[in-house]
Amino acid sequence: MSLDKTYKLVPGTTVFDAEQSAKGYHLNQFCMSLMTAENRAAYLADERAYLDSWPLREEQKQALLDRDLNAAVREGGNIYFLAKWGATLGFSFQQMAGSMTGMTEEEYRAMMVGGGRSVDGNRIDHAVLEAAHADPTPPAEHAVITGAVFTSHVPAIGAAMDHEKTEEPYWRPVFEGYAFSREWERENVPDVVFLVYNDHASAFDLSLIPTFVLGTGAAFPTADEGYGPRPVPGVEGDPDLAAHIAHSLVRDDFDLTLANELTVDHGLTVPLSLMFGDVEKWPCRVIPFHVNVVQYPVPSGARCFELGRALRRAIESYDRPLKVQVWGTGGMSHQLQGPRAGLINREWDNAFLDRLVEDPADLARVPHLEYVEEAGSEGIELVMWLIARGAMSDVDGSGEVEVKHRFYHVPASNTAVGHLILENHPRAEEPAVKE
Ligand SMILES: O=C(O)c1ccc(O)c(O)c1
Repeated sequence: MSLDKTYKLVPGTTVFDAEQSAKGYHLNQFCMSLMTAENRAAYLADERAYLDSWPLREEQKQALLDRDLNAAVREGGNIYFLAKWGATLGFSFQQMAGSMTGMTEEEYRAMMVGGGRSVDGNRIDHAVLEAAHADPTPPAEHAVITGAVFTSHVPAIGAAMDHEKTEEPYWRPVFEGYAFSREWERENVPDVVFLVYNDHASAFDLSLIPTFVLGTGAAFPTADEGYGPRPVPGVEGDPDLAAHIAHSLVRDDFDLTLANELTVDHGLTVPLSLMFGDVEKWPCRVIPFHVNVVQYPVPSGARCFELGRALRRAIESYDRPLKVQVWGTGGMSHQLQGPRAGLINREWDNAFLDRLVEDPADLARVPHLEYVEEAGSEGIELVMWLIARGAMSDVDGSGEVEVKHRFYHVPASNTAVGHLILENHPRAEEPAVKE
């Protein structure tokens, strides 16, 4: 067992983590369906038929038909979701909890009235815990970050590709700036891209404004942004690596929102099109990572940079030999609103690129106000580049980065296009470890 999952040693207890959540996804969603009177009536009319209409494993259906909550929990059920099922059948929380203990309802109730179950005799076997700490076997192999890609994600670039305008004089210089990048990607195909972007009021409206969202699902359909979904391949996720990253980042105090279902807009699909071209299928899995830069307060550059550092520890502690690229997207200078719309600041943008390469820790100290004043209201997207930069091994002195490509062009629609590829060359074979 990995040392950070020692909660598995607590006897008689199943901690509901990402692993359990993935196992019980449909079971728990089935439970949620019982939150309407109509669905409860349908369930009670024919339990088997209702269960058969859900993509559940037979073990999950049988657990419910047998009223075996231990089996349901083992199968990934979470008690707060199962409570909806219990309420449908008329069970209280006390009846449900008691049913898992091997006691009769009366015995369990009496135990609770008598002060509840004692923790004595119900603790972890500390000899096993100490043995786990004494021998923290490092994984024989681990994922590596091979590089970082930084690029603007202007929707008009996607439209130019989708409508075959890339050879037009307006667009040709933009796409020429990515010719090297496509070749580089062909020679350095990653297994997974961890793609930092912002959703633009597509998946998230004002009913939910999470700061950081990690896509933990298996697939991410293309969003319809008002002109129909872009005709690009769907995005395949990596739920297992994403769950590992979630676990590691939350343990490093980055309180994420996890999305098992998420549509992805131009912020994510345009960088994929730019880097991989017009393809039938993206050549790798993609883990989307959304950062709120739409409604203030938005995270600082410093917070994004620290998140990138934690992301490297997360990726490099994953025990599979995957090649992972981290992409930071959005920017460069642009302002899409108000009398100052059309603002472009070549000097500031190019200084940003210089500092991103040479001294990212110093660049991370730049306050929001400077981004907005110098790079325009939407130029704030550039804080996301600091996540990808923070994930490079030179940041903590354990490796070096090599600039493979740099490109800058004005304009693409209202925006300055900036692009950088950094290869990551960690010195040691050892993965980054927690400080
Ligand atoms: O320049 C533009 O047209 C434009 C529009 C929307 C965006 O999200 C963006 O980054 C640029």
